Amino acid sequence: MLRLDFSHPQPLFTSQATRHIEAAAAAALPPCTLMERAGQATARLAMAMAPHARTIWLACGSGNNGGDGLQAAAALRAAGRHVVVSCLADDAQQLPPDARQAWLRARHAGVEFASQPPSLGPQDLCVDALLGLGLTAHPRRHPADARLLQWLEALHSGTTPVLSVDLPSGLMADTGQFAPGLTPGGPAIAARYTLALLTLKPGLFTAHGRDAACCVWFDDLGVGNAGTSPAAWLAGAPRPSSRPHASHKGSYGDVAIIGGEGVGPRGMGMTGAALLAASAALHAGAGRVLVALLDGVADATTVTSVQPECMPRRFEALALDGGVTAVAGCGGGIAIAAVLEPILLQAGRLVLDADALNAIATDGAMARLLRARASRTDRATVLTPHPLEAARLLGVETDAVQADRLAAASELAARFHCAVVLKGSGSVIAAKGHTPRINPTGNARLATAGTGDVLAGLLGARLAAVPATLDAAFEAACSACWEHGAAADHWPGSSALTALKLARTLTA
Ligand SMILES: NC(=O)C1=CN([C@@H]2O[C@H](COP(=O)(O)OP(=O)(O)OC[C@H]3O[C@@H](n4cnc5c(N)ncnc54)[C@H](O)[C@@H]3O)[C@@H](O)[C@H]2O)[C@@H](O)CC1
Ligand SMILES: Nc1ncnc2c1ncn2[C@@H]1O[C@H](COP(=O)(O)OP(=O)(O)O)[C@@H](O)[C@H]1O
Ligand SMILES: [K+]
Repeated sequence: MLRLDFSHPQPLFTSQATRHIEAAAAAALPPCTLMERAGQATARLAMAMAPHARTIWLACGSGNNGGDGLQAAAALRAAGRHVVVSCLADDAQQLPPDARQAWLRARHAGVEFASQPPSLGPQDLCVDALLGLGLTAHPRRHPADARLLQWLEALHSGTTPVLSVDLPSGLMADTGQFAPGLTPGGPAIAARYTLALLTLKPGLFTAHGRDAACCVWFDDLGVGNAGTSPAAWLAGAPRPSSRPHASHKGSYGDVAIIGGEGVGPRGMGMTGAALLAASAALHAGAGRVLVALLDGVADATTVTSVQPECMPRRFEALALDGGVTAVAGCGGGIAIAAVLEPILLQAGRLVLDADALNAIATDGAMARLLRARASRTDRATVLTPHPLEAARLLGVETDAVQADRLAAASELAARFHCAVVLKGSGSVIAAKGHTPRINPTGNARLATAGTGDVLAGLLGARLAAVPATLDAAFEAACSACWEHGAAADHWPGSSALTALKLARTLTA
């Protein structure tokens, strides 16, 4: 059993793949072995989480997730703990075979069964074994058992810590969305832990998964997953970069930031977005940072007063075909559309963010130019949409993107022949020929204006230092997401996280 610390990559398996792994393992083992191991692991972690618990309440469903809970109850009772089980199955006959054995075992161990949660305090522990991998969005038995909803609410809103078995009940393993009708009413109050069993599932790490699962532990139940392809990887820390002594600024590439519409055209200035990206690219180690503000009136001091190391340029003065890495769109407003064509045609390495993405979503000719870049061997492109921008590019609603973030990122990557970063909680990085990755770093302190521009600039710096290939662009995007999130994770609690400060903490 291990607690995930996000330093190493971890394979993530869908519910279907997990079922295959489970079936293959179960066929080679005596009956009930996996469930007994799951129960033992749950009991061990429960005792470590709440060593002083007077009572451990186990809410058990009527499937095998409930069976794991019942096995854990028997093991906890055998270890001398006071345990109370509430089970949605009224008798053993309502349970699948392994869970039926677990029920009998819990009964024989003298576990107390109660139809309502016992009285609990903050030092006690709840074990959530109501729903696991078998959760379906549209179950045959509908509406759900009223006790299920009641117990979910008790688990969610109480002050007692909760250990979820395999998955937080109600969360769908493949997507990190809650099943209809099972979305919690608000943020949980008490500490939460999740013990993933057999495999780690993508839904634990993206969309609502991070909030629902909180601190994730993993036990593979002694079963390997060799031979089964993961649906995604949880990204690991990038290798620390090293700069050869005999290097110079030309070794790290030029990054050109193109964006920052002025107040003039529409009364909505977004110069700051481009400056944030520029500052990020500079701090992240780009050799030189050029800034082309799409603001008819801005003069050089607009750039240099924020960051004197950056070089202001008129757009026409950028040698886009001269090996520069372009980061286009940050605060580009409608002005970016007018310069997008030469950017798409000429830039070797290219990051498209924000308004550049919106322009492509509404202009078929630009979308075609974007796709055509893939036919060149000296082109690498990364799109960095947030969910709304992704929805515009795909021509769907934002909810549809969020409903399956892995699928949405992969679809964008396939449609536009690019590497894609679908931002948000658990950013997904996708590119054709690569298993998608979910970025584990970052937190909600990043939910503030301008942090996406910082990511775009940082990514520009990473892209500028690698060959112009899709594979290198995918790895650069994974590294940039990891570093961006890690900077937020190491942020001092006493200091506000703002985008410019974030940019200035980045390092080469
Ligand atoms: N069979 C075994 O030996 C093992 C089982 N394991 C456990 O078994 C779990 C999977 O068990 P199951 O396949 O039985 O499934 P679950 O126990 O996760 O869920 C099935 C139950 O949930 C109900 N349900 C499904 N969707 C619902 C919804 N939307 N609203 C209300 N009720 C809903 C079903 O009616 C059924 O009673 C894993 O998550 C894991 O905890 C693992 O420990 C590995 C070993
Ligand atoms: N809750 C969160 N957890 C992790 N990362 C987050 C969270 N909220 C925002 N972020 C990250 O912050 C950045 C915000 O980008 P974006 O939405 O484009 O903002 P802006 O356009 O204002 O810069 C993205 O990298 C996103 O992944
Ligand atoms: K559960």
